Amino acid sequence: MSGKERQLTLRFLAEPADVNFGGKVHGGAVMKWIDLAAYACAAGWSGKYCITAYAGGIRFVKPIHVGSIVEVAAKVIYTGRSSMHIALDVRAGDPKNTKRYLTTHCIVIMVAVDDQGQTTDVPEWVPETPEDIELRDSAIRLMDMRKKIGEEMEAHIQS
Ligand SMILES: CC(=O)SCCNC(=O)CCNC(=O)[C@H](O)C(C)(C)COP(=O)(O)OP(=O)(O)OC[C@H]1O[C@@H](n2cnc3c(N)ncnc32)[C@H](O)[C@@H]1OP(=O)(O)O
Repeated sequence: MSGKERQLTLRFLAEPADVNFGGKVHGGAVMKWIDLAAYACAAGWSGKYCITAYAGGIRFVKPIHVGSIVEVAAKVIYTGRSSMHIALDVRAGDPKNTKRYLTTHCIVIMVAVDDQGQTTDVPEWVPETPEDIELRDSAIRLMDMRKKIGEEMEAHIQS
């Protein structure tokens, strides 16, 4: 059966090409990894091709050093008709031991599209544990807050 895999973790090493002049991983590289993990998670849940509609709440907590093992964990925390809200945590650490620290956290909203590029339905994710119910409720609260931010951002958009 395709789809319905709620979470996944990408694991790889931070390479020299990912690093800025200060010896730490570029924020843009971290954002690319987040987008890749969000896509893989959304495709795994929906069994469909997905596109990024929104990325927000990104917080760079700690830097990542070259040679670190990086783990990008992604999980579905809310589903709408065609959208999947994905919570992502990036952790890193020395590959010679199992200790990892949180480097980045954010929420990405992916939307499933059909072969014509039209948005299409995704399977509903129903939270069961108290922790998952809280994550779902938080995703709903964030949707309301985003509407207000969107209205405020209108002043900064020139078409
Ligand atoms: C592979 C890639 O990652 S592509 C690279 C980056 N991404 C892109 O280029 C995407 C560009 N954007 C788009 O194509 C369009 O804005 C789309 C397809 C994401 C949404 O198009 P819309 O006309 O708004 O579609 P529609 O009104 O059907 O909304 C679809 C869903 O997206 C959600 N959505 C749309 N825009 C946003 C947004 N800015 N923030 C959060 N959610 C959004 C809607 O709430 C809706 O969710 P639901 O179906 O679960 O209720």
